[in-house]
Amino acid sequence: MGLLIKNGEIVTADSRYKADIYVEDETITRIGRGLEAPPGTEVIDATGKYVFPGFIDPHVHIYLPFMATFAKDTHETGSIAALIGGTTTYIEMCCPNRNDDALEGYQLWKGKAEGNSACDYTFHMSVTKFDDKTEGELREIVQDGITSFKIFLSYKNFFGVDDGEMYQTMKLAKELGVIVTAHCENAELVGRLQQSLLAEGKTGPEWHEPSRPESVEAEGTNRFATFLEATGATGYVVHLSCKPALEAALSAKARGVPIYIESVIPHFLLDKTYAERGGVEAMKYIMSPPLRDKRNQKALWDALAQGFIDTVGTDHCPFDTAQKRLGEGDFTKIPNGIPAIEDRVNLLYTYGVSRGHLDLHRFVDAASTKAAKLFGLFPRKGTIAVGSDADLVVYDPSYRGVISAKTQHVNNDYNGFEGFEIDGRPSVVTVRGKVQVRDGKFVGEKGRGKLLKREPIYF
Ligand SMILES: NC(=O)NCCC(=O)O
Ligand SMILES: [Zn+2]
Ligand SMILES: [Zn+2]
Repeated sequence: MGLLIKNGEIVTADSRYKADIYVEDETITRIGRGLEAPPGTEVIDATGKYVFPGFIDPHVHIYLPFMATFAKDTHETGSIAALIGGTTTYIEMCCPNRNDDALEGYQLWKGKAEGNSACDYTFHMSVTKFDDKTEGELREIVQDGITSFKIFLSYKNFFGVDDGEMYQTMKLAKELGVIVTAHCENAELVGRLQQSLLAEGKTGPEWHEPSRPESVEAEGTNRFATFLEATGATGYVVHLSCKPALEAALSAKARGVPIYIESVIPHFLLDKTYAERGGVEAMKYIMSPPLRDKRNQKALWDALAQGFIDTVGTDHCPFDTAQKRLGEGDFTKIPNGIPAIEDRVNLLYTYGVSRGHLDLHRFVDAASTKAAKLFGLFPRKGTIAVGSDADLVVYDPSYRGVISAKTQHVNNDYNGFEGFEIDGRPSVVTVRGKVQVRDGKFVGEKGRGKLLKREPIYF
């Protein structure tokens, strides 16, 4: 049975017009005015609504063993939350521990997601060590359609790589047409600063930010860019949080280094005072890089509006309040991360487009199209065109609501954006032609999501 979305205003990264969209099976087959459909076609009236391409979250954690515990979502809960918020594809960080085998790790993550995700997905493959065996396994993983790597310059004892391993990872990535994504903080400095703060009796969550100052992130970003320059690899800085790191990335870009920038929704809307509230209320807001001084938010919004920040992700990483309490009396033990997969699109639309910081097309680009282009999914994903997957978000800009943990679908007992107003939400969300969400409710097929195999890109 076909699907016809009528009378909506189609908005992509570079176009805006009123037209109907006809979908056969999983694919958009016609776009035009006054389309007729055969009997039996499911018709959705999108009058007064936008129709966006399905949104892509380029940075999430679903299965994540980390800091003596596990992130709370399953692929079922995380993907349903994603879909309710308009995200139809997510890219999960596959993060085996430094001591674990890359291929076993990949198979473990793949097995966890398979048959359980309600939306489509792929992985960034973390390279947590580099030796001959790992290199062979990485080649196999790339053959399987995973064409982006992830490296951590921080988290020394979990996932972190040293400079030699970063260099080798980039050389391999360059050869294979793989983009290298990176968490950029100087691990040595973070470790030293943490130890000296603890030695001074500074143990509360408010000391997390001072243990990872802006300069430490700027150094990591600059070093990452310098290694890209030396190896010729293409890179993508994840969750960039502050002006000095932005300047480091943009100055590399200005001298021709192929480097792209992601920032995540918490850093646009929350500042470090949230992590200074004391006790578990503060622990909820511990993530890395940390929430920053408010003045950085303007720098991020400006850079996003101008296209210097390429994408907006979430770094979705739900730990509940009991898990956050693992760091009582020692801020270095608070599991890092905050959930946002459900709220990213509505928050970016509300505080970007609706409240005047962001053009509608840049919004679509940053929340969908650019990630599709950078990670080998375009034009299958990230746009509305004949031949593209029918991942569509019929978006109601007249909806008004308030975010609350009481109504969320993410598997967590708090929401870091509790009380934030929302000026719009998806009223219908489809994944490859199937309606998965209607008016904030999941109405679809739980295991519909597919692993997206990607081709290498030689940038
Ligand atoms: N960001 C964060 O605090 N937690 C998740 C792991 C990471 O992406 O760094
Ligand atoms: Zn990170
Ligand atoms: Zn992350």
